[in-house]
Amino acid sequence: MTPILATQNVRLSYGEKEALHGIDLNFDEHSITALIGPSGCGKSTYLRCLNRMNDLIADTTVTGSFQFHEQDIYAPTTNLVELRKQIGMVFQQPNPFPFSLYENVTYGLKLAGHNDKRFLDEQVERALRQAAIWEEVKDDLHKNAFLFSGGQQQRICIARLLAVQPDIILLDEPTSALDPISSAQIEETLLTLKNDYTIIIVTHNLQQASRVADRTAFMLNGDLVEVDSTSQLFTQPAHQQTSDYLNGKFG
Ligand SMILES: Nc1ncnc2c1ncn2[C@@H]1O[C@H](COP(=O)(O)OP(=O)(O)OP(=O)(O)O)[C@@H](O)[C@H]1O
Repeated sequence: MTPILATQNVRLSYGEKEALHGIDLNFDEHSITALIGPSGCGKSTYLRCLNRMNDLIADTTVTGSFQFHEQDIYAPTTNLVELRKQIGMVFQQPNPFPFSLYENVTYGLKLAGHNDKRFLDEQVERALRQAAIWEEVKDDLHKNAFLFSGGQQQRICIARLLAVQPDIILLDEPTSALDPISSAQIEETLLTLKNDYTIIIVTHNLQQASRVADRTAFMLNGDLVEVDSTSQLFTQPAHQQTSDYLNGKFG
């Protein structure tokens, strides 16, 4: 299978300091890949490279190859708004806009010029259903998004991404600020979403990686140590460092 996203020899420096030392990772369509590793190993940095969020951080240098379908993500002609629509990101802290739920979910569609109320209503329902939150919020579409629980806000943020039909969803520790029930709901949502989307998730929670991910990549000190099917990596890792990390010897 041709990967939807292929990265080779990814290096990133913050000023003089190289934080990623040449990462090769490919992602198959409609799969979930977890990035794991101790704090500071470069998981979030790598994730942010994939939709050029690191462009927003001053004095960063990125090199390597990033092929998304046939597109070079770092080509000078890349339209960043379009790229981040196709490769959307969900952050650790839910970050809804300070408007109603409906305005949040329709935000990207309106920016793209869609104003037909019936179309917008349909897309809101589709996105909220896909984010597994429709039944909970369908009577509160015009309530301010801040007034929902943290777990609901996170699923509203996922719905906001889904409204513009991305290909890839990047999630940076999406449940670490949430209670166990909300976290479980997000995990269930991700498992449903992988039928239609490609998902890459950074997580500190090894059980979460083992529950949701088809493949898991273990990173250490800016290097990719290994990537394999989640079951293989968790039961028979190829490297001692991976085994030590999984067994809690460091991290
Ligand atoms: N904006 C920044 N400026 C300078 N250095 C940074 C910046 N962001 C991250 N770093 C450094 O890059 C390295 C990788 O950080 P990164 O946040 O990607 O790791 P991580 O594995 O995601 O960590 P965590 O699990 O704690 O979120 C670390 O040494 C970190 O201090």
